[in-house]
Amino acid sequence: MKINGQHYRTIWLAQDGWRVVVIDQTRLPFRFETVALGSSEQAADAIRNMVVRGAPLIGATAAYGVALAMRADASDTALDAALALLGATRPTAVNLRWALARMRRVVTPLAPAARVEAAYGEAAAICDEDVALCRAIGGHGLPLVREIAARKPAGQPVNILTHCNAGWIATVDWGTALAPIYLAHDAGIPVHVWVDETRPRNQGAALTAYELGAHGVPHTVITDNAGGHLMQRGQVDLVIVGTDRTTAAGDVANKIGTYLKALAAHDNGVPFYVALPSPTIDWSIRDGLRDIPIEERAGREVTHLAGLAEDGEVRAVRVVAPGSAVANPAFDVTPARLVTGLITERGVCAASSEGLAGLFPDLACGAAA
Ligand SMILES: CSC[C@H]1O[C@H](OP(=O)(O)O)[C@H](O)[C@@H]1O
Repeated sequence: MKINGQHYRTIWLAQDGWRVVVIDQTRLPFRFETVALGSSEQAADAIRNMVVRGAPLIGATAAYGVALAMRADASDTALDAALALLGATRPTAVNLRWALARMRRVVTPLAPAARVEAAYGEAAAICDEDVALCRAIGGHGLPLVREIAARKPAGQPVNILTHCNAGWIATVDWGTALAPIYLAHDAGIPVHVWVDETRPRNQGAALTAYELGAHGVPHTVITDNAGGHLMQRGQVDLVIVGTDRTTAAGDVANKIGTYLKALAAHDNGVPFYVALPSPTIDWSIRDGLRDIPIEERAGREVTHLAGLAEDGEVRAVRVVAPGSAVANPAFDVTPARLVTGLITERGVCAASSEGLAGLFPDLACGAAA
């Protein structure tokens, strides 16, 4: 999407044709800085430290991490080491495992001399495909917004709540949850987005607000605890969130707090949709609560908050009483029964085995029974 009128993807090749440039998302929204990754180790660090984040972008970065590894050493040993290093960075987003498995399938059969070009080509293909998948998600989600707009008084915006950041910054471009919102806005449908700040990393306040603002989409940042209150008062017409892993039966892992929004939406009759590209579906599992690994991140993310100080510097300050224990589960699981529907690149379906198999018979064939 565009920043100050200039189009960007979130990941691209440097002028030298081999380093991989990413936007440092830990610096947004106050600084727009890029980082050129020159090794699989640097790619792994970028994923682990959330310089890049968002399930599809994690997968894309890992794919290029394999290409960087092959450029340094195209041996089987180096390939296995890179796959292990990158695979160990973050446990929840299944796109990471999906991208690495795809890179392994493409690279392993090749002679070392052919591996670098093939790896870079496959990583580029993963990125191009993600752009197309997310644009298609936008197209399939747009009618949902249009239908609600048609039922509202002329000029009244469709009020959409979203959690965390599932925008173009979380993908290669377009985003997942925000893609229908961008298309609705661009089509002239009045929309307004309630942006959950999304503690502790504040991806909503820092990233979703940043990208919606850059695109001119009206939005209001709210505390994570305000969403239910707004739904009770009829101020939310629709909830659209992203996901890091959705099971073959439609259980949804997403940023911590998503489950609470789904409960509030269910209690208030607010449609709750999850937007996802098919690489975010884990066909090997059905029970999300039992089988999706939930990342536990460092306690410092809870005890400290980064922001722009009065002197213009970005600093972290402690917000928790010294000596208090903290816990930091980074995701939770929303059971399929609380999900109104899944917005995918092939259409909208029920959050169920039948719904997903109906859209993806080619992928569901090996799904967990
Ligand atoms: C389109 S995937 C976005 C998904 O990823 C985020 O997690 P994180 O920022 O930790 O990578 C969040 O769960 C978003 O919904």
